[in-house]
Amino acid sequence: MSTTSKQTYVRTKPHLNIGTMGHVDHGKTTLTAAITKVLSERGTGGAYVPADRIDRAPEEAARGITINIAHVEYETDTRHYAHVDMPGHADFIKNMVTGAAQIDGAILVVSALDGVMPQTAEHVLLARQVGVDHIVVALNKADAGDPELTDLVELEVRELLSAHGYPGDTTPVVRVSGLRALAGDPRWTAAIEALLDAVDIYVPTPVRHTGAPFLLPVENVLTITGRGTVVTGAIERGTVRVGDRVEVPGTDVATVVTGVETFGKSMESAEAGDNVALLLRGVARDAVRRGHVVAAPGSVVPRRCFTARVYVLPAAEGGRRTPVSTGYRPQFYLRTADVVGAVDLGAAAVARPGDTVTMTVELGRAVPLEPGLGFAIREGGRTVGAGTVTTVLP
Ligand SMILES: Nc1nc2c(ncn2[C@@H]2O[C@H](COP(=O)(O)OP(=O)(O)OP(=O)(O)O)[C@@H](O)[C@H]2O)c(=O)[nH]1
Ligand SMILES: [Mg+2]
Repeated sequence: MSTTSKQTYVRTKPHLNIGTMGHVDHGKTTLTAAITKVLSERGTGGAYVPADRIDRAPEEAARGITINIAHVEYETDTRHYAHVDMPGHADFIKNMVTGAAQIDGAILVVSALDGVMPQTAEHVLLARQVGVDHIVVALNKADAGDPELTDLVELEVRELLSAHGYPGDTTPVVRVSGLRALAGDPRWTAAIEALLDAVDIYVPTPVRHTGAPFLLPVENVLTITGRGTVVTGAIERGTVRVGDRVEVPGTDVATVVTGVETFGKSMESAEAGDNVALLLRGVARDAVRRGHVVAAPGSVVPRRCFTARVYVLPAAEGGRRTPVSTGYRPQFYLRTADVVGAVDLGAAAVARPGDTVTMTVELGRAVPLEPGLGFAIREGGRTVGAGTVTTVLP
């Protein structure tokens, strides 16, 4: 949010959130920059964002805040995209498991020179766990790869996808060179266009819950000098417009939205799926944190206890080797919140890796809960379980 008057975002196309994933150095950021360059030159919408601004936007450095999720926007002929490029593996995991990224589809970047690497596999597994149903593959660095080796890498990626329950045989795999496309090489510019066509066609437009009461999981909070406190994130459901009353359940914040923006453009009305910044009237910077939600008044009550169905990941999927038992206290990632919780397995008392069990959880602090809410369980830096809330307890 800047202090000057600005452009307005006019919604003419469906909006989708997508993200790049893949092993370190396989070219995610270069590819992201190349996409913005090719599309800005095509003129459908969105500006070119160079790679060094994606990895670390200058305003983040200037404000001294940690924004570990970088969004860029662009438009194809049929869609408006917000594209998230996670700067590192740890940030990727955190944003994916907390649902902060809220992506509708992913571009899996695999270097044609190196093939499937450990983080390639880990990201595919995680995408499956958090419910990303559509993946398009960019076989990057195809400019430098031997075509026959690239064929082998393609087979390897298709197998990886199939092994994790994706349709590996029919997933679009496009050979690209982010680097050469950035240099304006027509062959590779065309390859970026082909990749975007694949995304347009293969990733369906999600159904948005625009009729439900407004809810925004808070991803970041920042202060704009002279204007006040701004919260950012992707709207989970409902719509919001300037003048709407909102609250932050679990705090005494009840206020009015005085500004709604997306990518620096003001919006009349934002809806489920949109990545927004909301300016909140008269709210102190430290009154709102990542993990809170901003919601329509009275629509959400934070709670500490719930029952859930939980899949305890086996070691082969990155999970534990040993069973968990009643009294286990891992971290629960619910929306953008990260909270410790105590597990009660009832009569079963233990759950082995690979089991799907019912458990009762008592969180260390209250967060908004509802049946159907998905969450991840993490311990010592890895995901050990994935679950869904079945009942919220009083
Ligand atoms: N030959 C070739 N090199 C590339 C291509 N794309 C990226 N590179 C190089 O690969 C290196 C890594 O590129 P990045 O875009 O930073 O990779 P990344 O996946 O974002 O890396 P992390 O964010 O650190 O995980 C850089 O030196 C790039 O110049 C490509 O299409 N062809
Ligand atoms: Mg990068």
